[in-house]
Amino acid sequence: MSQAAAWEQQSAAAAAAPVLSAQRVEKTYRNGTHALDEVRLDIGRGEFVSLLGPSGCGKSTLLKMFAGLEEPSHGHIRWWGGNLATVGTPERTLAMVFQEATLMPWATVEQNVRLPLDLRHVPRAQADARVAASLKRVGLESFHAVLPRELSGGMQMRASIARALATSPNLLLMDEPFGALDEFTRNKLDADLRDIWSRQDLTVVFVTHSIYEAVFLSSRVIVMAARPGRVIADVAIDAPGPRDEAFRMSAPFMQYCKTLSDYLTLANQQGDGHEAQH
Ligand SMILES: Nc1ncnc2c1ncn2[C@@H]1O[C@H](COP(=O)(O)OP(=O)(O)OP(=O)(O)O)[C@@H](O)[C@H]1O
Repeated sequence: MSQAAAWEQQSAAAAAAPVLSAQRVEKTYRNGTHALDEVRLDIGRGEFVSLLGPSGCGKSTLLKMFAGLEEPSHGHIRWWGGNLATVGTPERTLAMVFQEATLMPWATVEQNVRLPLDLRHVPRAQADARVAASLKRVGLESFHAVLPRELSGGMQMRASIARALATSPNLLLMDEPFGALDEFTRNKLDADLRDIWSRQDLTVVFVTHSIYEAVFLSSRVIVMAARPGRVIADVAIDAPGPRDEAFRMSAPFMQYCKTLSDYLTLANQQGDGHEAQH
């Protein structure tokens, strides 16, 4: 086989591979906490997957592994079919958004959003265009020159999302980004995030405690139980219409919430059971 044919075969295989794959992943922290047990999960291109579960079930641990910030004790994580070293090319870029906006307090919104591009030495004109487009996408274009402390919590989180989007990620990992916001702001940001996701080639993994948020946003919800953390349900949210206020009031929405609520009850019972054995 020629070199070109081999490359073609390799890239076709990568395109077919899941964006993320957790293969029998276990995590035991140094203090002995068994945070995850045999997690198997494939996430395909373009999915919006939420990780839902009680406190301590390992959602953040799994997300950190997906970001390459933690290593499994056993098992493997695969990104587009490869290891972490293969991440970072233009087609395989990941970005993470944390619960705190983590903005530099002394820098303007624009400077904050520009930071990851400066770190990657993106040429000035290209960076200007990307920063402007990202700020526009989150509705902060007229706030580019202000400092983070002049923004509300919701707007700070928008800036944090703009900073992630500026890197043109193919995979966006979000750890309960709207958990600290009031319900109205959270609903608005959820709707905007869903809109951003639907307009581009983006795979999202989103950690949340909220059943309502998970159903509103996701194409698929993974329910986890604690002690040790594991997947107990994988629920497709098959609601093809627009995700808007009417959807929040609809019968299918309520039905999905009920289904997830039942699984969460099970997750809590199983977690308590495990804890009782210790
Ligand atoms: N660095 C660490 N060292 C030791 N134990 C840890 C560490 N990070 C997390 N843990 C423990 O691992 C378990 C899973 O934690 P993790 O934060 O992943 O859960 P979570 O589902 O995201 O929780 P929450 O919803 O409360 O954020 C918990 O028991 C937690 O105390």
